[in-house]
Amino acid sequence: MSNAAEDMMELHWLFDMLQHIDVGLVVLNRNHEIKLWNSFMENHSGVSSSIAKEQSLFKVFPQINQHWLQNKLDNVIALRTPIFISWEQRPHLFPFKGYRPITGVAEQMYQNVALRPITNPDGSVAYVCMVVYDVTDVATNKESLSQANLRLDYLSKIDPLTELNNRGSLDKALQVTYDTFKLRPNETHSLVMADVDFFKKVNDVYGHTVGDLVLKEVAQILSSNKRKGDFVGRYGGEEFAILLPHTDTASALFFCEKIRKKIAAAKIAAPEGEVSVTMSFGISQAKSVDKSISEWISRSDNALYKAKESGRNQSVVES
Ligand SMILES: Nc1nc2c(ncn2[C@@H]2O[C@H](COP(=O)(O)OP(=O)(O)OP(=O)(O)O)[C@@H](O)[C@H]2O)c(=O)[nH]1
Repeated sequence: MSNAAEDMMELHWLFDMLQHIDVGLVVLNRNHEIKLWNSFMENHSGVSSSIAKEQSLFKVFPQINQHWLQNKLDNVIALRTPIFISWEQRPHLFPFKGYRPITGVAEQMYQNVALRPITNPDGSVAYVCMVVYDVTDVATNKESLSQANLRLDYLSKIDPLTELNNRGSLDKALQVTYDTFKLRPNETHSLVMADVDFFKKVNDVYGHTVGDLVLKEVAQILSSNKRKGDFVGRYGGEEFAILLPHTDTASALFFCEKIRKKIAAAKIAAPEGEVSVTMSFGISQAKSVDKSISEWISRSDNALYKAKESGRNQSVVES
């Protein structure tokens, strides 16, 4: 075979491979008319090469933001440098279906697209080659990983039974408020420790499942009555903590009494019938003399103890 014939054969092979490679290849001229449309593009768009050729890309795909892409194509030709469009910047350029035979999770194909100038032998550039990569697997894996991380982050902060903030989140919120108070000691912040009265009896009489139901209902009343900026958490067992930033003890008392009455009035539906409980509240304000957060917590705990000692179902402020 002559050299020329061998070259022709090689060219034929190369063209055949590019036609069937699992990457989209499109060549556009300066007027954005399609000059090459490989079988990847045919298969995913449903538009055959004979129909696509010589048509404006924007006519074949009116969904593409013409102003945005035209600008990029013109820059590739004018500056003779490639431009990359990542799926993170724009999930797809061509509206192709995401074909996932096993997982079937993606509705649309995620794409990375490279726009490359095609240089003529004389050095001029009159065409742009678009290379379209299907990155649906990478993108969906990354997205589900970040969803999972968000979920893990949520679970690490939340008490699973009541869905209130857990002890760890509560400690962090307390620390933030306490640090702010140390910087600005004239501000007033209140901390409430609240505890369900005779909760052991609820468990003993109705069982732990009903006990759990009661805790959930109490948590719901606490969280649905808080204001934006207040922080409600499960401190442990049947004890809850409510942090009320920028609130003095008089306002905190008003807030606790409102919730206390709502809890006492609530009829919690259980398989054995309706269950009612009461709750006691201990309130104290952050003080400059406090050497640590524990001293503040202790004062609220003391107030709670007094509320229990004085007959329960009441709110007490620690002076
Ligand atoms: N169902 C259920 N019970 C819990 C949970 N956490 C703690 N408890 C129970 O809560 C009860 C708390 O009882 P005590 O500390 O004696 O207090 P009390 O019966 O509420 O009495 P006073 O606080 O003095 O009014 C115990 O029986 C614990 O087992 C929980 O997540 N679910």
